[in-house]
Amino acid sequence: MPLPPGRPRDDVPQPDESRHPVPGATGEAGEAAVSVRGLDKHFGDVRAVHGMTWGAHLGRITAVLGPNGAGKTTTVACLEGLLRPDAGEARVLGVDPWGAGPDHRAAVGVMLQDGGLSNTSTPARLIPHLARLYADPWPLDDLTGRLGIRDFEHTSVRRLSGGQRQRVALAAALVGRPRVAFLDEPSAGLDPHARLDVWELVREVAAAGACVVLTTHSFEEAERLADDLVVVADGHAVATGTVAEVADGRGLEETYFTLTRPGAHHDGGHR
Ligand SMILES: Nc1ncnc2c1ncn2[C@@H]1O[C@H](COP(=O)(O)OP(=O)(O)OP(=O)(O)O)[C@@H](O)[C@H]1O
Repeated sequence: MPLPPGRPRDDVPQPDESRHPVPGATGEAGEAAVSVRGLDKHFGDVRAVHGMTWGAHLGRITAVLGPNGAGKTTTVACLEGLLRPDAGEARVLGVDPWGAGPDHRAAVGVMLQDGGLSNTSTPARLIPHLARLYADPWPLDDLTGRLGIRDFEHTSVRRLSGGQRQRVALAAALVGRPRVAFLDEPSAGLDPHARLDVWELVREVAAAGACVVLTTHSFEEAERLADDLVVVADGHAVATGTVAEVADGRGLEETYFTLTRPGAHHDGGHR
């Protein structure tokens, strides 16, 4: 069953949707549904993010790739409003996510790496509870059926396998049919069937007009799922564009290793 068409929300600023399809995440911050520009974030002496600039668009899937510790999660946390940048700008649907109000948050779906789910709850209690927070949630039977959650819906989150927990976390992120979805490694640890189910769902969410931003370490996921890529190293974007633009005729894997190898010279910006 296809994703029920998203209802335009008049409670949050609507960016220009006439940009679909767009040539890629070009970092044209003013035109993107999600953007960071010159973002800096330190944790004590650790410079996690430095001069991060890229954009992502409605109706498209943008994959953020980069080595461990490159600054992906920190950047996305700034976009989710969970961290306050030290400098630079983060914008989601035209709004600064830090301190944004409930209307904005209702339009943004978040899937965190550790799930962020209540351990004592069960999927059968948790997902309907979350659905009640939204005016126009995804029909629950469809969502839980598509993600195979019904098979374990009465098991407490604590006892779920890693892959089962991932699926519940994804359902929690998507149940409000967000305009923007941030998915942190959505298919990590999933078996091949579950991964295909997740990819199909994520494609439908974008096809219905949402902006999907996901982090991944999988070249296969980036190439098969994403429209646009952001390659991050040492706290900033070292390449942005469509998958074909970033791969640049050499294959994504080779380009990635060239761009992100330790000690590679990064000039702090875009292709
Ligand atoms: N709360 C924190 N306190 C201290 N350092 C942090 C904190 N969060 C992140 N860092 C550091 O910031 C840097 C960037 O981390 P981040 O989690 O953004 O990387 P990442 O690209 O998401 O990595 P991974 O692929 O491993 O998830 C790392 O050096 C990390 O140790």
